[in-house]
Amino acid sequence: MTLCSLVGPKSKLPIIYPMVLRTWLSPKYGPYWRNVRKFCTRELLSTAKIDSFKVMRRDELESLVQSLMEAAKAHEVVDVSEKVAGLIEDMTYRMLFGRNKDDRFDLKSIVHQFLSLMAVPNLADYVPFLGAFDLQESLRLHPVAPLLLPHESMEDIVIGEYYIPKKSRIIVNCWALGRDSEVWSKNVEEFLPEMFKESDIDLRGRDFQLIPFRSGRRGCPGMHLGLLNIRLVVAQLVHCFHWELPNGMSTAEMDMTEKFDLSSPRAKHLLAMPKYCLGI
Ligand code: HEM
Repeated sequence: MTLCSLVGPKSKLPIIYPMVLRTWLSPKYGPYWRNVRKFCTRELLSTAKIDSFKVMRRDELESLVQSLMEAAKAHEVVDVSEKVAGLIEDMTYRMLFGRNKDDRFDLKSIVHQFLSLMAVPNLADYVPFLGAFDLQESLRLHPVAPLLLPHESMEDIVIGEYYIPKKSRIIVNCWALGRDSEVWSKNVEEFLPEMFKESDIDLRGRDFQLIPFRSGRRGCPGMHLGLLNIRLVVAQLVHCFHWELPNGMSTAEMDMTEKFDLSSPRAKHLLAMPKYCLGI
C-alpha cells in the first residue's frame, strides 16, 4: 500500500500529483503559495474528501489482507517491510513484538471489542482510539523524515540564544528532537508510549518537542490522512492475524538498526509469519 494509492481515484492522479508536488517544490512563501496550499488542502485533504475515498481504502486493505491470507495458508514468511511503508512497519513491529505479552493481549481485546468479525471491517470510526500513544511514540523514535526539508528564513531573527540572519538555510533535525533527554525520559531509545498518557505533547508540534509533521504554516497538510492510513493498516494487521517471528527467533534477536537515508528505513527488513485468526 502506498500513500499515492490513497490520495484519490487513480484516474485523477496525473492531475493531483503535479499539484501536490508543485506546492511542495515551489516553497517560496507568498500569496501564490498560500492559495495553492489552501486549494490543495480543501480539494484533496478536507475531512469530507478523505471520507469520500473510503471505498478505495477498503479495496486497498482488502487486497493487503488477501495477500497476507494467502501467505498464511502457504505458511510463508512475509517481508513486512515490502508490504507496508516504513512507519507502518515500525508500528507493526512495536505492536506485535515490541511490547510485553499482556499489552499485546489488551490491544487485541480492545480491537475485538469494537469490531464485528468481518474479514475487513470498517475501522474508520474506531481508529482514532487505536494505539494513539504507540503511534506518537513510533514517530518520536522513527520519524518518516529524520531531517526535515530545508527552509530559508525570511527575516533576521533571534531564537533563544541564536541569531539567525535573513536568508539562512535551516534544516531541523526532527530525529534528534525526539531523543532530547531534557524533554523525554532518560532512556530516550526505549519505546515508552505510556509517557504520552500524562503529557499534553501531541503530533501538532505546538511546542516543537515532537514535530514529525513539521509545525506551523509549512506543516504537513496530509497529517490526518497519513495517520488514518497508518492506523487502518496496523489495525488490520493486528485484528486479522497472529504474527510470529521466523525460525523461532526471539524479539531480543531482532536487528532494529536504521539505515541513514532521507527517510529512516530499517537496515534489515522485518520478516514475520502471519496466521489468519478470524476463521474463513
Ligand atoms: C505519515 C505520513 C506523513 C508524514 C510523516 C508527513 C510528514 C511531512 C513533513 C515532515 C512535512 C514538512 C516538510 C518540510 O517542510 O520539512 C510534510 C509536508 C507536506 N506533506 Fe506530508 N507527511 C505525511 C503524509 C502526507 C500525505 C498523506 C500527504 C498528502 C496526500 C502529504 C502532503 C504533504 C504536502 C503537500 C506537504 C508540503 C506542505 C508545504 O510545504 O506547505 N503528506 N509532510
